[in-house]
Amino acid sequence: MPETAAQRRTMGGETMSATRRPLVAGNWKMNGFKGAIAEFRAVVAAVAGGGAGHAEVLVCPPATLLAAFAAEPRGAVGVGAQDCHANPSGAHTGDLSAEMLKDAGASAIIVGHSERRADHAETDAVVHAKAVAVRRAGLTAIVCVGETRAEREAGHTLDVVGRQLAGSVPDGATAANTVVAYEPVWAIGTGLTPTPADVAEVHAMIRDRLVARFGAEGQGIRILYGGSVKPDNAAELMAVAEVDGALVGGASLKATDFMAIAGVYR
Ligand SMILES: O=C[C@H](O)COP(=O)(O)O
Repeated sequence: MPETAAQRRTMGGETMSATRRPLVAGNWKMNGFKGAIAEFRAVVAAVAGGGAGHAEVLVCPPATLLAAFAAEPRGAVGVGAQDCHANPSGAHTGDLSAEMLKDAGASAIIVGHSERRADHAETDAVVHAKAVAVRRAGLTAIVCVGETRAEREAGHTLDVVGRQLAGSVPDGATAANTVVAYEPVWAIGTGLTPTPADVAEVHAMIRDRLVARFGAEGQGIRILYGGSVKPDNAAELMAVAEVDGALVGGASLKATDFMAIAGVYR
């Protein structure tokens, strides 16, 4: 029987997490005009100055800003997209393919964010198809999963997240082509966060499922926490076992706040 994440931790799991480079990703959602490039430049400057320590930093602006951000001198700071269509091209008015986003400069694409699942009725099958498209384009898919408040209160968190994980992450996932983001829906934009113990329980389950399905690659896939990550709670949340970084919404819009979060890894 494969060992559990909890067992691995007691067997020296620190060395395993040390092999995964933390990722701090900012999801700007539907926010930002051209002038917001000043915030992006401030992030780039802070990262160049060592402000993110050993963490990788990614900014996912709205698609309207993606190419401009990508064209900036930006050192090691990555630029990502927030969604894509599953097809490479075609008659899909208003949509953008993973290939087009790559052409604009994206290195990663968020898929299955709960706001997409809710606003656009995206199912696990749709998210799965988008993750396949991201891989087809040679980019990294940041696959989001997370339970609603009602699902948590009913005690269904692990079932719901496990089902989303199984349905949304395609076969062949590797540490290079996949990142998982656990984002409890009730924690997004609310200022509420799960307890570290609750985060640990979900991340351990995700790790176990990834290892069971993908073996050594499953050990390398990063699992981010997202949902009201702020400068004042980042250290506690990022210290939880199997938390390999953060997917930051509101606090990513201000470079000082975003870098205060990334600064946990200095
Ligand atoms: O993608 C980011 C998450 O939805 C978190 O958003 P938030 O940090 O504003 O709660």
